[in-house]
Amino acid sequence: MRIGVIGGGAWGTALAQVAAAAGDPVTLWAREHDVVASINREHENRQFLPNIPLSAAIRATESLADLVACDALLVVVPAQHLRAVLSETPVDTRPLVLCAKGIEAGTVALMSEIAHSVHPRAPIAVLSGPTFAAEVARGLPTAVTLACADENIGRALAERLAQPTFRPYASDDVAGAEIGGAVKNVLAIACGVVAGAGLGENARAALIARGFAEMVRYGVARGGRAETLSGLSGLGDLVLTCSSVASRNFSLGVGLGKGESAESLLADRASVAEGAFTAPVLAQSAKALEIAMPVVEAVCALLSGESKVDAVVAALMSRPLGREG
Ligand SMILES: NC(=O)c1ccc[n+]([C@@H]2O[C@H](COP(=O)([O-])OP(=O)(O)OC[C@H]3O[C@@H](n4cnc5c(N)ncnc54)[C@H](O)[C@@H]3O)[C@@H](O)[C@H]2O)c1
Ligand SMILES: O=P(O)(O)OC[C@H](O)CO
Repeated sequence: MRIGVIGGGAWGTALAQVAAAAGDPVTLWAREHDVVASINREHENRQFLPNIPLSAAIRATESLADLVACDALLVVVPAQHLRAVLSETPVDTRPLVLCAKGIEAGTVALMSEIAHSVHPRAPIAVLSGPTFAAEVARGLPTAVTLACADENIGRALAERLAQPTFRPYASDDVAGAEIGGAVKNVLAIACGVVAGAGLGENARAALIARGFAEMVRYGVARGGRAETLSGLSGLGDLVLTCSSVASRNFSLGVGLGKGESAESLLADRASVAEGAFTAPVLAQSAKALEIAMPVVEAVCALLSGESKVDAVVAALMSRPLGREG
């Protein structure tokens, strides 16, 4: 199975490295000329994944038409650009493995819903889990959820992508797998705020647990299963990004917690902190579904500048006492 990767950011490049680990040729589409040149000439993605030697089996291209020779496509462009890029990609009946973590603004569509609306004949899979790109590209071990409604296609993809340091677990819960990744980005911002404002380790642990409750409520309401959200693509990724400054979302939260504005923190950023875009969309969707997501709402208030950290913490702590579960 020849793999093509759409998106030459850190994660697309790391996934190309996984797919090329056994020396199999991989085609990687990137929109930046300099990224394509640096991968092809130096075997390095200087802009998005610097100082990590890449397999010579990865060939980068600026032309989406070059992906026609591939049997399956890993789609790794940021969530808000997925629809536009997929609309320009020749796909037909080839499997699309969606790897972005977000919800589309305006439509509140999940990544699988966008892919299905643009390419209705393509089988859809979701790859998600605790995966800092640099660690994966360096060959450090991790495990991911690989969800696909078609068991045979899911198994073939898992067998093609599995490596001694990269272990996919199969699932048929596409919605559950993608919602975990989208929601954890917003919760990682919240945990970064706790760290930046010096609110303590107890607060962070409490936030992870209550944030996870929000993730499960929302995920189940959109057709996912609680067991998927308790797995690698939900709880696994939540624990990772809520506890490390290597997470762009957590780092954004640290800045907010120190009193910096989201506008200044996000200005001129080349890398993407998906949670900043997902938060207002998620809050809007949760409201429409009548699901309480107070932690997500708090992140929205901080991102928009509507509230300060002290006020947000006071509001969260003074909510009416409730039952757990
Ligand atoms: N970096 C990671 O460790 C990691 C791990 C798992 C999942 N992800 C997810 O993968 C997705 C891609 O993130 P990344 O880390 O590879 O990106 P990145 O932050 O490394 O790079 C930004 C990417 O956005 C692309 N981009 C910017 N403007 C664009 C536009 N108008 N149209 C299309 N593309 C545009 C750039 O070309 C580049 O590929 C995100 O949804 C992210 O949450 C990232
Ligand atoms: O750096 P972040 O916060 O975008 O997290 C990257 C990955 O999603 C971790 O699994």
